[in-house]
Amino acid sequence: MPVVRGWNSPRGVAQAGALGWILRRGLSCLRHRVVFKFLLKWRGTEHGRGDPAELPPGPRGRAVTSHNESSGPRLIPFLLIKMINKSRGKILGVLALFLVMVWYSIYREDSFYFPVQENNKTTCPLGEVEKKAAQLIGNYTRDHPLFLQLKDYFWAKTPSLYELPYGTKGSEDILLRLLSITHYSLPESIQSLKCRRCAVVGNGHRLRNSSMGDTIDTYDVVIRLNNAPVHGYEQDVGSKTTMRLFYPESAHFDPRAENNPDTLLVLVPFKPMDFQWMEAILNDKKRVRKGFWKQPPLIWDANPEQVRVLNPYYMEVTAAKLLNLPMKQPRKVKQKPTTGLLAITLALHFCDLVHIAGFGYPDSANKKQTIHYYEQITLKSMAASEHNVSHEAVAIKRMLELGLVRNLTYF
Ligand SMILES: CC(=O)N[C@H]1[C@H]([C@H](O)[C@H](O)CO)O[C@](OP(=O)(O)OC[C@H]2O[C@@H](n3ccc(N)nc3=O)[C@H](O)[C@@H]2O)(C(=O)O)C[C@@H]1O
Ligand SMILES: CO[C@@H]1[C@H](O)[C@@H](O)[C@H](O[C@H]2[C@H](O)[C@@H](NC(C)=O)[C@H](OCc3ccccc3)O[C@@H]2CO)O[C@@H]1CO
Repeated sequence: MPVVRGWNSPRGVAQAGALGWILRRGLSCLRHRVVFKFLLKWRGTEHGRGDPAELPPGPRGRAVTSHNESSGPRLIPFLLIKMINKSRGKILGVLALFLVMVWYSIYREDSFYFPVQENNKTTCPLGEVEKKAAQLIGNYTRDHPLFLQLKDYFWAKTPSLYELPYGTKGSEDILLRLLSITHYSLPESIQSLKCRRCAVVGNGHRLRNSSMGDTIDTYDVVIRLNNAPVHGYEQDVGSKTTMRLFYPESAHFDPRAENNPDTLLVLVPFKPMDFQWMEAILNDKKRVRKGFWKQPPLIWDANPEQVRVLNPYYMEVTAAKLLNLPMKQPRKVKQKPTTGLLAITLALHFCDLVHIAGFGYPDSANKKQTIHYYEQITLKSMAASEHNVSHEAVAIKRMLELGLVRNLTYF
């Protein structure tokens, strides 16, 4: 089905809303003018001369500027008119700025200022994601499997070019053990979809009190991240989870309570120890505690059939193509993509429509703003995280500008 454009489109509706707002403000200004005219008349008939500029001088020839018995009633309309006259320039300025924003939004066809309110069930822009992603991602292809498969490690094959997190070089043995108990397929219910409409839900504070839950649940594929809870937050974030991306240190969620029975639990590997942890959990072997930057869960009640291992190819694309990071970085200045940007990249490789929600960090000067919708921590907690969130914001804005992804919350 074609994508709806113009004033019937979600953006059009939002823009019409914005223009409606401007008109309402304009009318309200006009109403005020009528009221002032009335006040002027009232002054002229009952309380003296018509023009407030001709207010009688106060005692000793000064214009009356304070309330007193005789000047008070006349002074109120006078001051009001003066105030409006004074700030008329400012009001016009704000209106002009707003009109420019609306025009820019129409011109760029983006959703910076107005989040989409699309009935995503009625539109499927088939082929658009591929076309636009190819403009942003060099050598863009949908040929790479989403998840690692045993067959790629069972027989000696050309080894991966990179070590984790961008490849599997050096991790072949542990992968043989892990992949023999996990699966690699996408569920048939997603595989068979004529149109894959995906929502990537970031963990950002913007989701709090957003009432986006029902909207998020309308997507065919909902991707969530780390230990972000659903239980108790359904109204704002929905309850459907098709995939949850996580690593051992972020696996502090109850796999059964926070997910659906068929949710894919997608391990994002950063280091060989991440494979060790997953294999030990699934085979119920002795857990290894060392080698993690935070203690991962020791008990993790998940069904191995739900577990997948993300192909590090998507981490490579995110780092190299979207953030221009070198694949081999000096030990001291390590930088890596956030799981959210990785999830968007992944979606761009298998979805026909990608909408995002809950993305966007506060300004670095904003020390008090909490960053998550579910807990009270600030940007300070990310000091050692090896992410460059402003760099990522530029990448996401480029996607929004291109219309490659749409935003359900403000960015
Ligand atoms: C202390 C720390 O290491 N924090 C990292 C946490 C932490 O490890 C987990 O929450 C587990 O507890 O994980 C990260 O991310 P985190 O789990 O906070 O959030 C998931 C993704 O949502 C997007 N996000 C989040 C908050 C916000 N205000 N704006 C956003 O855009 C980001 O894209 C983010 O990736 C991570 O994995 O990327 C990145 C964070 O740096
Ligand atoms: C997507 O990255 C995940 C998360 O967002 C990051 O914050 C986290 O960064 C940790 C980083 O991976 C650790 N580096 C190594 C090599 O393990 C770093 O280690 C410092 C450290 C070491 C020992 C004890 C405490 C801290 O710690 C970073 C977090 O502060 O990586 C996540 C993916 O694993």
